[in-house]
Amino acid sequence: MVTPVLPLTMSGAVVKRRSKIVLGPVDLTIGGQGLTIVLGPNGAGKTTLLRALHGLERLAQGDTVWQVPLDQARARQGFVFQSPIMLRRSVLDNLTYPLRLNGMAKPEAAQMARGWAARVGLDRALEQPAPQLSGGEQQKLALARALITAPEIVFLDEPCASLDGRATREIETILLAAHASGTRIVMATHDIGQAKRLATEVVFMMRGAIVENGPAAAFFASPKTPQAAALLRGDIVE
Ligand SMILES: Nc1ncnc2c1ncn2[C@@H]1O[C@H](COP(=O)(O)OP(=O)(O)OP(=O)(O)O)[C@@H](O)[C@H]1O
Repeated sequence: MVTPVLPLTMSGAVVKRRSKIVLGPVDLTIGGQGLTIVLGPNGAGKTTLLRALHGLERLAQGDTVWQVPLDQARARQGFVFQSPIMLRRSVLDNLTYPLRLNGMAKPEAAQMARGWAARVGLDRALEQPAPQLSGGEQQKLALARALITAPEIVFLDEPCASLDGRATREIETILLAAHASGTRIVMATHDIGQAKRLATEVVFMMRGAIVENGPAAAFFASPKTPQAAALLRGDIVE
């Protein structure tokens, strides 16, 4: 049996920018199951935390430990950025690219890409250049491309930030299906409604630190910090 990549354990992690600490020290364990929503005001460090967990940040202190060697852990996780990043090629090519990188034969990759395009409602846009898609379509493509390799964990940085209700609902449906099929999800959002719809766990951040971390039901029912309580009331939290 293949060893799972999770749990992921981050210990004493610090990220600095121009010698200023923007994250940490953070201790966080991402267990094998669940959908974690990262909440917090602008500049709290949500993006930096996701990037650090995914291995995109150089840590000034501390470390992140996966259950498998780092190169394997890298290959078995995905990341969806707030602004989708696409190849300047067709929708089909964007979807087959990660599969081809993993060594899948072209016809098999194309078949899988068609299946995923249908799941995200892009089956009629397969030959269209990806940069011509609308924002919502690009984000759905980015999500499909991150999920097509069946990663064990996916990090998402406010994937619905500039999308309307319909596109947001479509993305949430895809995420819930991925979660139901066993993909671990860690996602930053500003949208409390979205957090309530999706989260099984919540990480609440302020000024580069995790100030609350635990089951979503307990966080929403009785937040421990006044800042989290204010956020849930709809007040402005700075
Ligand atoms: N390239 C950079 N150079 C200097 N400081 C940065 C840089 N990127 C981020 N920061 C700082 O790091 C801190 C954390 O930023 P981060 O983007 O992680 O927050 P966030 O919670 O994701 O915010 P938002 O909700 O606005 O996306 C902020 O104080 C920000 O100003």
